[in-house]
Amino acid sequence: MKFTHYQQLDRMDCGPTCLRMIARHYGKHYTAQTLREKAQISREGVSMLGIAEAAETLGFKSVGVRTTLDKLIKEAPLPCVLHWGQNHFVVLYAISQRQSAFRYNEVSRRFLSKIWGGRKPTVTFDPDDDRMGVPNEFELLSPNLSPKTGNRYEDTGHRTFHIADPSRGLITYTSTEFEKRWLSFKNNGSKEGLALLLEPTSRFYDEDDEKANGFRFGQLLRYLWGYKKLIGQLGLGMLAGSGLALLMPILMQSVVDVGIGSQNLSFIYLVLIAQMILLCSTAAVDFLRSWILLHISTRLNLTILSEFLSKLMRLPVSFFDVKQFGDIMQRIGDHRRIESFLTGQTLSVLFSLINLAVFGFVLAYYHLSIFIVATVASILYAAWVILFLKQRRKLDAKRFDVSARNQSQIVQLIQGMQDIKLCGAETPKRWEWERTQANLFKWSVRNLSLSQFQQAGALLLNQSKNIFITFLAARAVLEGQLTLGGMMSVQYILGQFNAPIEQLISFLQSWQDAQMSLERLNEVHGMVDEEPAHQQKRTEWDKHQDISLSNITYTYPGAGNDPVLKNINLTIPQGKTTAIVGTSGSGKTTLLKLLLRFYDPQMGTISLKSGTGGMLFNQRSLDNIIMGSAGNKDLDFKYISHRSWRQQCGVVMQEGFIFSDTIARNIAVADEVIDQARLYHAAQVANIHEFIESLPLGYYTKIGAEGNGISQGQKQRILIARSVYKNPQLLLFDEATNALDANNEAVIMRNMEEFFLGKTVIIVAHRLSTVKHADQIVVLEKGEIVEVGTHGELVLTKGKYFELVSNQLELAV
Ligand SMILES: Nc1ncnc2c1ncn2[C@@H]1O[C@H](COP(=O)(O)OP(=O)(O)OP(=O)(O)O)[C@@H](O)[C@H]1O
Repeated sequence: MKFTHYQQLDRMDCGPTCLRMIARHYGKHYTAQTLREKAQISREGVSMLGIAEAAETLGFKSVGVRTTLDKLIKEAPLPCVLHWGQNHFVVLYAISQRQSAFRYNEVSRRFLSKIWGGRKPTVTFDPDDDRMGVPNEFELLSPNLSPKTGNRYEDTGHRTFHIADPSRGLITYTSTEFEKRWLSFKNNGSKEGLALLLEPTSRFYDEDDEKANGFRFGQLLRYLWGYKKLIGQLGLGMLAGSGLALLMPILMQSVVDVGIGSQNLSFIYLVLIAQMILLCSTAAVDFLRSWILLHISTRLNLTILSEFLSKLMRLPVSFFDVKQFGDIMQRIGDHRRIESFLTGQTLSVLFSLINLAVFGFVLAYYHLSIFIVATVASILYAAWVILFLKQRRKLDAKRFDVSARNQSQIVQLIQGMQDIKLCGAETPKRWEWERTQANLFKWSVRNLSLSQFQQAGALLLNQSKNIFITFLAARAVLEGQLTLGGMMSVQYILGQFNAPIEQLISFLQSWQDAQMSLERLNEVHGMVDEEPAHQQKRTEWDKHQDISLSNITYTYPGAGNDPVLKNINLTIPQGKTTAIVGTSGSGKTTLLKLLLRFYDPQMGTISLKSGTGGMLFNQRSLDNIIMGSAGNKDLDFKYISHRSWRQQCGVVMQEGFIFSDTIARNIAVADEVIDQARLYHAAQVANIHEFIESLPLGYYTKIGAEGNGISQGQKQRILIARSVYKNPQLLLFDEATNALDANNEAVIMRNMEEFFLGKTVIIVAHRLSTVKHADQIVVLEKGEIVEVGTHGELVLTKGKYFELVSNQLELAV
């Protein structure tokens, strides 16, 4: 049985893809995304533990082992997952061995049944009976056969290891190559490697799998359907073009046969004029065709790209946590391919088919055997090209992988230039980049040599066909079956015949490219939105309610990760200021991110407390739908629209982003028309108005990546101004003032006092001056709340807060 190989869709996808292949091998289909989620993929990929956990949820029994090669060969049930080259996962699905004797197994049984015409052998074969010899037969140890039943490995060293590499395809390795890649540990002098052994349990077969997420051509046609009128016009143009092309050989023949034959120069003039008119008409039709195609393709490109971008924007933040920048950029490149397939290929292939039929018909009319030769040669030509498609697919996937890495690296090099210089790491970083370039070059060369080989073969086939047909035509002229003009027409038709075939073939290649691109895009389009359209969520609620966190536990995706927040129970009173303090890494930012609904806690609920505010009248009916009550319960966060919730939050995060735009646009990010009074007020509260006014272009000075540089403190003040401009009910500040001098901070805190009135404020800070006036201070330690109280209360308790304050928060101030 052939082992099904799946290509990994992203650079970090090898683990889930291995599992996908193994599940497929046992007859179940799962999408890459499902397995990624189950394996808790993070930006660094998955661990073996992650794959094991995902496998267990699918119904496999899994054991991770560190073992020697000998033990792997003797005892491992295949297929199994191997840790490869220290940074990759592959599937070992079979081990084959050069045999000196014939053994009865799946392969031999099929071999025998072929010999006996499918009849069952009447002789019983003993697996250990070596008498019936088929020398040098490669025995493939079927993965379904237990290694203990009849397969012997120990006698020779000529083993071949069959590996399904998610990034490269099905590959075979010799023992030496295999050992080099797999064995990575030393234990008591013997070398060991890591393997994950998997065996399906009955639960695996009981679980429902997912439908194959294959190529959906209809999905592509849906894009074209919007342009049906233009495509109709295009079709008419194509028909007209084919009709005109049909006239050309007839005219050519009449020049020779009638014009030259009867020595009638005026007739030749006439025909040449007709040919000129024909040429002009064909050029005009071609021009119109290209124009319509261009028109459709630009619009189509915009449609599919904007659909992708809006899908990206609907995805949860956690998606961007695990996706590499390069992978996303590459997917944008994928759209170009789909667009070029749809416009450049699908439509012109229609044209080619019409032309092929027309010219085929005319050729058959002129000379049947020439037509048959041309057809057979064309089929051979097409078969030759198709032969290379699989190899092309592999190369393409590899190139995607390397160019995604290249993209990420370039962005990192540019963004991290300062630190590269500070660390004096210019040379190693350049070498790293050059290695990727060399790799990219290697794959491009392989791709090029493959297409050169393919083209050379195609050219040979084509030219041989032309020579043979010239011979046939010449003979037909000599034998009087064809006129000289007829021969010239045949030559002309042959020239025209090739173009549609080439187009058909490039359609196949482009179909293949589009198929792969679509698979990668489908994957993004198939992900669940942060707010699925079918789920009714509240967009309005009473803004004056306490926020309650009960039993919140959160763990970042990634197998083996410990919870970052454990059993958090907390009430954040509305209209008051809550400060969160704690040592670095204690989970403060994560708590804010949960409140901002970037992630959903695995356990516990965050809700708005009922009774702490009035219910809006127009929301009552929706409450009844959602909560099945008169709205008298706490409002769980999961019933609130993510987007609407964030609209109510003013946030300054540690890694807040400054867009490459004017200062005004950076403060009023979401407003199309900026409210000047609010803008000035926000800048004044953030104590940055004077600085902005001192700039020659004031609020219209460009900052960010493509504009003026600003200091860290100025950046923080602009971010604060952004949240003040928004004027929300809930404010969340994560180390919002840590880059500011004490003077500036004091001014801002004073300005903020008035702004904070009646608003719920959550401040994460290390500085005492920022937190000491808070109504409630929460102390986090290793993801748990250890103390809650006011500054005075907590100092008196002399607990963790006191310790923090004495060590970090400048108690002396
Ligand atoms: N995206 C992520 N994926 C995995 N782990 C993460 C991620 N972000 C944070 N962590 C981990 O979660 C823990 C808590 O991080 P968090 O940023 O919440 O701490 P913090 O208290 O805000 O720290 P600091 O005061 O230094 O900002 C850390 O151990 C960190 O390594």
